[in-house]
Amino acid sequence: MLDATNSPQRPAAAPADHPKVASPKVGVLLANLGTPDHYSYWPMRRYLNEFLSDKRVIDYPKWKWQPILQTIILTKRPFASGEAYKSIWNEDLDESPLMTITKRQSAAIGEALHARYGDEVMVDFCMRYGNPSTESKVRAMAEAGCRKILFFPLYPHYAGATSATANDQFFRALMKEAWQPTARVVDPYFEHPKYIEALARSVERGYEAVEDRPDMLIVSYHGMPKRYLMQGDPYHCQCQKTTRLLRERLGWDESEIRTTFQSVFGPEEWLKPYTVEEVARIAREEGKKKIAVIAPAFSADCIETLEEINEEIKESFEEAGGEQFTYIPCLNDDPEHIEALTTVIDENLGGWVR
Ligand SMILES: C=CC1=C(C)c2cc3[nH]c(cc4nc(cc5[nH]c(cc1n2)c(C)c5CCC(=O)O)C(CCC(=O)O)=C4C)c(C)c3C=C
Ligand SMILES: [Fe+2]
Ligand SMILES: [Fe+2]
Repeated sequence: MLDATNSPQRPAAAPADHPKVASPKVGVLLANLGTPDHYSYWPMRRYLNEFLSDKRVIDYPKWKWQPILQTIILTKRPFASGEAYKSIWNEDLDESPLMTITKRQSAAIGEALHARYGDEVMVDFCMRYGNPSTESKVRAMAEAGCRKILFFPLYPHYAGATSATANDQFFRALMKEAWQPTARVVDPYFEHPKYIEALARSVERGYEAVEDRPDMLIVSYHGMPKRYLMQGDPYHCQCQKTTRLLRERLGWDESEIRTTFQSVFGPEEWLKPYTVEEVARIAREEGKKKIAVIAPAFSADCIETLEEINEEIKESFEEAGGEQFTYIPCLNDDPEHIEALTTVIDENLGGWVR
């Protein structure tokens, strides 16, 4: 057997009939949700089918859910969602913003870690649904010699529908490896001081850029069925904590900031208050005509922020009499965000790198 460890007795060359063994590295595999390859019907349908067939996302029994999904939802939603994606599509690169931003984050984190560890660490990204698949990237890392992989779902808050299903897919990919790399998974980072600091700085920048100070900051998180919270999913509580830490860091009164949940899907009750209703109520009943909105559950701008918040939710606010709507972008590849994510990675690499 060829010695692929750091042993000083490594043989000079492998015998001719021995498989090639790369020198050992540590892989850092970033993971985001995934996004359609295009906004036209079939790519949209393929993406939504994979996503909405995931039991971690929609937990109804298969016999009950699949007929509804295949006949009703997947005949209509690919058109409606396709239109929404079209309105935000990165036409230059022919990809969705989530893809463009994730690539930039991966490149920036790769550069930062290369400066610290050289070729010992390799950084790449994958998606839970669609391309590039988790399996293809685990394979590529193993082939490049990654004997250890740190898997990092790019969600600050744990949710079964996001972090857990990304991890499931990672473990499924590892099941297929002949020589399985040692694996670690990064913890949620919703309360990490550097993440909170990066969020606070983005709010301060957002407030400095507008002429009139907003009356309130709406902190809008992606929602989930309330039932998932009752079944023990900690997502709701972690979101509430992020808002509290952000408010404390900003030194604001509770009246200046409010937590809401967006993107309701289907007839069930989701986490409340719903952003789209709350912004209208605030304008109408509380007389707050100037608001800013931030979406800390998303590490990158995507359909849910660029289209839902900055188009639908903005419209709801303005129709209710709102006058100034400021969307504060996600942290994306902001240097403070890259620094926060790199710190989280470093903390999780303990003992794996020199
Ligand atoms: C139907 C159930 C859904 C749950 C539960 C859910 C949770 C959840 N999602 C995110 C992050 C993202 N979701 C995105 C898109 C998206 N989400 C759902 C449904 C649920 N999400 C759908 C159907 C879609 C697709 C768009 C649409 O048709 O409306 C995205 C954006 C992807 C992109 O390409 O831009 C992200 C990111 C979180 C954090 C979360 C946590 C509870
Ligand atoms: Fe979602
Ligand atoms: Fe809670």
